[in-house]
Amino acid sequence: MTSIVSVRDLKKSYAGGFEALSGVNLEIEKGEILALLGPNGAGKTTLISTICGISIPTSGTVRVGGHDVVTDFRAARNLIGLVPQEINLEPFETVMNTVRFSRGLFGKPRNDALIDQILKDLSLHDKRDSKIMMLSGGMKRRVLIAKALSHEPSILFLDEPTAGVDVELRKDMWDVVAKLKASGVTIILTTHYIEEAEAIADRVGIISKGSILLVEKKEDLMQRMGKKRLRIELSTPISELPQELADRGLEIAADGNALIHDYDTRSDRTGITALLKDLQNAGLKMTDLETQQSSLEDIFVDLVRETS
Ligand SMILES: Nc1ncnc2c1ncn2[C@@H]1O[C@H](COP(=O)(O)OP(=O)(O)OP(=O)(O)O)[C@@H](O)[C@H]1O
Repeated sequence: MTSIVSVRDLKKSYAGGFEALSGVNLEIEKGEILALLGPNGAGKTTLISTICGISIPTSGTVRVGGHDVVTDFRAARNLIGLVPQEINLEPFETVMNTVRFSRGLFGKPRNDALIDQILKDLSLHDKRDSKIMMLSGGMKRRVLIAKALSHEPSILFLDEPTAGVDVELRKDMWDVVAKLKASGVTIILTTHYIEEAEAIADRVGIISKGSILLVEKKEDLMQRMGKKRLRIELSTPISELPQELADRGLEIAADGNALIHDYDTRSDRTGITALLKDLQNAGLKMTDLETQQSSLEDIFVDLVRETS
């Protein structure tokens, strides 16, 4: 694994003593899309701001492309594009000038062909000469992305890029993110939308109360999502499993009135048909069937609840 961002024992307390990050360790791989999920106030924005060198750590270190974000701020920051949560644009400026100016701030030579291409990719090209104040909220969000990309960063941070945007724009943004990934850009995004993490992330990190609870490959989480639980209500309670059902990995519910079968919805065979046949052969009568799915949302809610 090649880490492009390395966060070690990072703590951040704000003036007044509130600890927003309490010892975060995180390695971000070059070229991956990492989604950071967490409830309001979990510390997502603080973490991003600290990695970007905007907020100074209380202790611990952050290295970006091998550069310490505090002692080697310029070199680290040059590698980073940041799309902030808040829209902070100059209303009387045109789209083109806004993006051009951002590039200039990084000391890069003017390159209008590149900016034209960025605007095209973000479906903003026809607005290049429009004043910011003439744009819709969604278009302003696209301008924020264009600004962040103007100096050709190799790491892009998107802080809740799709908060309050419509479904179509959200889909457009996902397309832009996929295209950037294909060009080798590492992308870190924060989101409240679990389906967004499911749609585009390679790995998912869950953050709560200033700590990272887990960082896992999305497929592994999806695997957990694929787990389903079948509950078979019985007409007569049982205390032990009949011989016919001994090898099926079943559990008897605490009251003896039901059998519990956990299975993977993604496998070709769930074993349910055979199980029901064996149930009949064992002379057990069922009165009801119920299935429950554990989703990424369940995992998320459980994890976050455990830490509260
Ligand atoms: N400048 C600040 N001074 C004091 N406390 C702050 C400051 N900025 C953030 N906090 C606190 O730090 C905690 C983490 O905030 P942060 O904005 O990082 O959370 P978040 O996960 O991004 O939340 P959201 O999803 O609501 O954007 C919150 O309790 C917040 O009130």
